[in-house]
Amino acid sequence: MAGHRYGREDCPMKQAPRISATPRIRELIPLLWSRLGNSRMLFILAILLCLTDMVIHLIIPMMMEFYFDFLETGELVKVKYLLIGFNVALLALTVLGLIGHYLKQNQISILHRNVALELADHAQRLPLEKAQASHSADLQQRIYWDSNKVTSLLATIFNSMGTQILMLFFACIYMFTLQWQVALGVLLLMPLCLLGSHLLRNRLMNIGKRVADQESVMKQCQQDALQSMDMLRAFDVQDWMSERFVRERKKLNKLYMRRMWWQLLVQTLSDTSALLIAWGTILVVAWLAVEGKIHIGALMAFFILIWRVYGPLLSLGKLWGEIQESKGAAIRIASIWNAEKEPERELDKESVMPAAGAVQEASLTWHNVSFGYDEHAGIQEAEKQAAEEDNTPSPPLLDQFRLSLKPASFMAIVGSSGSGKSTVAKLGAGLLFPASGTVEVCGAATMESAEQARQYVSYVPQRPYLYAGSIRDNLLLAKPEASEAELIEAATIAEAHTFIHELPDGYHTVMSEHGNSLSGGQKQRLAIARAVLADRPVWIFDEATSALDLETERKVMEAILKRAKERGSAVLVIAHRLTTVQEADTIVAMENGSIVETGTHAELLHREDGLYRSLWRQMDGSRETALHSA
Ligand SMILES: Nc1ncnc2c1ncn2[C@@H]1O[C@H](COP(=O)(O)OP(=O)(O)OP(=O)(O)O)[C@@H](O)[C@H]1O
Repeated sequence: MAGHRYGREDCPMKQAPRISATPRIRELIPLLWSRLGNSRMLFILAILLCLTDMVIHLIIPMMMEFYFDFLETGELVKVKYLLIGFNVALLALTVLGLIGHYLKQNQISILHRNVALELADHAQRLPLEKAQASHSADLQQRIYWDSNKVTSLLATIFNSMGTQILMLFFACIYMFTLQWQVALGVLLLMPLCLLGSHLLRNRLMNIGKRVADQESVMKQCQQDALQSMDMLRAFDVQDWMSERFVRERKKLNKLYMRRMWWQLLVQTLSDTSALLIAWGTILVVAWLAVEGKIHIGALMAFFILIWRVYGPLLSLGKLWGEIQESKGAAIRIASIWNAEKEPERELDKESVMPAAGAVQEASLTWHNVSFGYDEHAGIQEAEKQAAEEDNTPSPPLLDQFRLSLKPASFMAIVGSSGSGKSTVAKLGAGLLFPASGTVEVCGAATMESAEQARQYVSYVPQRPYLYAGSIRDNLLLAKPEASEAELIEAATIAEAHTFIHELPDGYHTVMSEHGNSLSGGQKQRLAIARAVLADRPVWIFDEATSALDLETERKVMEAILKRAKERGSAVLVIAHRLTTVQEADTIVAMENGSIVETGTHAELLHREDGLYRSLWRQMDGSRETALHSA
């Protein structure tokens, strides 16, 4: 986890893993069982009803034994009753079996929903840098598809394998009643059928994991291609993307083929052993019948029973192999399940006071904060790193960083690209967490409860996200109970009201995915309006007006500062365009993760060889050049 590589040992984000990194069946079953919740009894009922399949298969040899014995002794009335009883029982068992399969499928769907929801929730609570370093398509694959494979284990083990094992058990008992020596022979040879899949279990698990990994890569390709259509066309590189797709697909096909070979090998081993046992038994009982050691009914029952043994033996070999493959998917979901979550504490909603006016000290402080990004933060990367046991710590970006945003003040952070400004802002917004030191928002430490600290901050990032839906819904996200007047006021402060009003459906205009139907500046203004509506005591704007023209930016900043002053809010602005921040009470200039200068615009401009002065000159110079060339 980022930052924690060189940080505190007692970090509240650390938590015991829920399952081992390579989960065993005996860990997975209780875990899945507990996720069935109230459906457990119904699941048991479903499994019991599904056993009717087995009962049907077992009563056939019984019926045959009686049928031939009655025929031999000429008891035709008994034959008639036997046939009627058998057909009625068959019909009833079939209906019960259908109900059982329906119920079982239903409970497995509920289980999958529960597990996928839990994983999705866990993924949402991953520390930001971990979540952002993981490809969303990969997370989706783990949350939805891999969890599906894992949850189906419960049905495979309890229903499919359980039925086959019981069928074997009863068939063997029945055989024992007919001829115990033959039955014992069959029983002793049975493990041979599982030997192949047992010996190859690690290979099957690894290939299952590699197939799931590569399927995830394919989905990532698909998603990248769909989300970057404009870039692909602009650079005329659709072929490059297609080639990438074909390349990855070929790798996937190779893995599918490899998996098929291992499956075939396992299948062939269990088929051959089962066949040898079946034919061996048939030959032995036929010889016993010729010798007169068993009667005709027993012979017929044996002939049918042996296929009741052969079928389950075949299935068990195959199912055991499938289970090993599902364990590969379990490794992938364990990576999410076991990942550290960001700090959280139950919020006492009554005591939280997010509104700016209600907070005494709208302040933000970074106390001796150290922080560094982890190169292996992503779920996939972390998996690879764990496999390679590479624990080289990443160097910290911020070291003993100290800064304080005073109540009701306006502070700006400037500096060259990559100097750490956004990182400082994200730490302040409770989105990233220090490895050592603390960040306090209005007195609440982010490490102790991120959710609580975030209640005090309105954060507008460089690239705001707009959800599919209406403009109104997107704004109300920040304050669902806001009145129409509040909504319009916030949009007016952000200089968004006029353009929203001019749209055909005004505030009800439905945006396309990611708000692609709007300009960059319009999206930024909506994000600012959302933050204004949230009305929190601390406002952080990270390059939030970079896409606006100078005049609009000036108006927005003026309105925001006026509003902040009225509400006593503290404002932190990060900007490359220095005109945005020249009115700030304090300007902080950063370089390589450290503060190199602090002062007002006038003070910093007077510093010879100062960073701010040099940045201002660069900006002014380019403006002058532009004016001259115009
Ligand atoms: N999620 C991340 N994972 C790994 N490294 C990151 C991540 N985000 C930022 N960095 C690295 O941290 C350093 C500081 O990044 P940051 O975004 O804080 O800089 P910045 O000053 O805001 O830059 P800019 O002005 O270009 O937005 C950069 O070297 C960047 O590559």
